[in-house]
Amino acid sequence: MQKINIFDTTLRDGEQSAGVNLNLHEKLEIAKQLERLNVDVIEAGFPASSEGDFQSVKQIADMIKGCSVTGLARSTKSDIDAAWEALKGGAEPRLHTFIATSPIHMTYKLKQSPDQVIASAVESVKYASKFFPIIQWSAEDASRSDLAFLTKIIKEVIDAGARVINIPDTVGYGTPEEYGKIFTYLQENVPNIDKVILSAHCHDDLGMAVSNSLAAIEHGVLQIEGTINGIGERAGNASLEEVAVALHIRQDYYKAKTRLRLGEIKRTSDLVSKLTGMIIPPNKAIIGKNAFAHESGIHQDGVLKEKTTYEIISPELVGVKSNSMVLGKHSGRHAFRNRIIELGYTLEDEEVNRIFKLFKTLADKKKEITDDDLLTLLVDEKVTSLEDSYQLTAMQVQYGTNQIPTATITLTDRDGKQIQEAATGSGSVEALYNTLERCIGLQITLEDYRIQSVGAGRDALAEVYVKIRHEKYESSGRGTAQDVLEASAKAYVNAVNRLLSLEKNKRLLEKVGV
Ligand SMILES: CC(=O)SCCNC(=O)CCNC(=O)[C@H](O)C(C)(C)COP(=O)(O)OP(=O)(O)OC[C@H]1O[C@@H](n2cnc3c(N)ncnc32)[C@H](O)[C@@H]1OP(=O)(O)O
Ligand SMILES: CC(C)C(=O)C(=O)O
Ligand SMILES: [Mg+2]
Repeated sequence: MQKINIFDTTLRDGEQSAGVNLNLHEKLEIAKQLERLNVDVIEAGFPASSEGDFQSVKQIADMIKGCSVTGLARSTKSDIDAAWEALKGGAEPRLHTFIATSPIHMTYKLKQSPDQVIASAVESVKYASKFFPIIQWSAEDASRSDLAFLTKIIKEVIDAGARVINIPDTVGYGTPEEYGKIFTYLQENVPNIDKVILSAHCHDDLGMAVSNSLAAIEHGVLQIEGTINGIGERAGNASLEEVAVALHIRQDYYKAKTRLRLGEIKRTSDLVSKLTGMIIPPNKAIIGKNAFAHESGIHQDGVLKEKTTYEIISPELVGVKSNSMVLGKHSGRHAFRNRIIELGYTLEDEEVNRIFKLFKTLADKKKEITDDDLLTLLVDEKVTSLEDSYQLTAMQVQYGTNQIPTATITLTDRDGKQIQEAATGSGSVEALYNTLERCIGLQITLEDYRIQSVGAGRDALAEVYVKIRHEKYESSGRGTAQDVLEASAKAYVNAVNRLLSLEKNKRLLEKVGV
């Protein structure tokens, strides 16, 4: 069996998904879960791109010991310096540097000749080798590059010290056969290619990211890059869970395997979905709600007689539990703590007590507390907690068939000052958001609003995601509650707090006076 390395870029390319904006706590929590999943490399961010990215890459590199942590850098000394500062405390500092090699990108974006691009790539790899033990070099837009040029530049960067060569299908243009053949060509034509590991990085613009990645493996690639749930720039990246499970289920065909703990897939996917607000379509392979649901009579009959008639993957393989223990209002701290540990969290005693109280309050209102509910409580209380500028203290909404909906809200700011306002709207949610806008004193546009239930049942928690904008500043937020209006208000306040917590938005804090 050939071992395939998994390079996870959920926190870098995944975070490039439109509307996704993770804070430091959220990135740390995802990184810990990726370590549990046992990926080989975590690309934690792009250190030179912002102070926030620098800090999160640094903290992740300092914290994660079970796998390698890397960060992205352009072909510039300043990007490489920033990456080294962020990564040097890690167990195995690794740089990921890139430059575009396609005629379109070189001419119009970089405005550099092919020779200048080679010189820049070689200089950056040589410079980085002074610091980094492992350097990965990527030819951005490789699949639309001239193969003779690609051969030439790859030979040079390997001579300069690169140890992993990545051939991205940056715009998701390649087809499996075509993309695979690039790797065969490079293996046959780059004289020093045996010194490096070849890597594939595919985007899903034509829906072929996973097929292209698997084709790359058939053509000798030993590292696959992708994201959890396939999130990422535009249509996203290759879904790592799909690649890993395809290799596992079709070992007979691919004769390759990863070291991922497949049983951690569901948990990782849920965490990433919750924190990014990127909802998983029910029919998504491996992790969608319907991935293991058999609906039609003939299929159900077959599965009842023999599961393998219609089930090629067992839900347990990827951590989907059919009848996980349900907690309720009579459960005690031991069962509660146990379940939390099983969900992969370690909490201090003080945190267990705080979240246990919230669990009991919820259990008073809701018959059964499922893993989804617990994960929601944990994420709300442990992961997304910020230096909040505003807390939602009280809210009231009046709605009647022939009445104008009216909301009254009390917010408490950082200094403990209470702000109370009321406003109307054409619906209850609009009334709430008009009122919150008044309380905060910023003109805010609501760009997206989505609601879903956490699990099933009439008493299920409601989970709301919003995307807001004030002038050029944008942010997203998430709120959960049993009442849909309370969840709506919480999501909005969370988005405002996230907007105000970003270093680059300091000016806004002064504007609102908190
Ligand atoms: C395929 C990918 O996913 S690549 C990664 C993409 N990710 C991101 O861009 C997210 C983070 N990016 C950012 O925060 C910003 O773009 C920054 C901080 C990196 C740069 O910001 P700015 O300095 O304002 O530049 P801006 O983004 O407008 O333009 C990019 C510049 O980098 C240059 N550039 C692009 N790729 C490279 C490269 N690999 N090596 C050197 N220069 C490059 C562009 O030609 C352009 O240069 P120019 O200003 O001389 O025209
Ligand atoms: C930075 C590179 C590897 C990238 O994300 C791409 O080309 O898609
Ligand atoms: Mg990419």
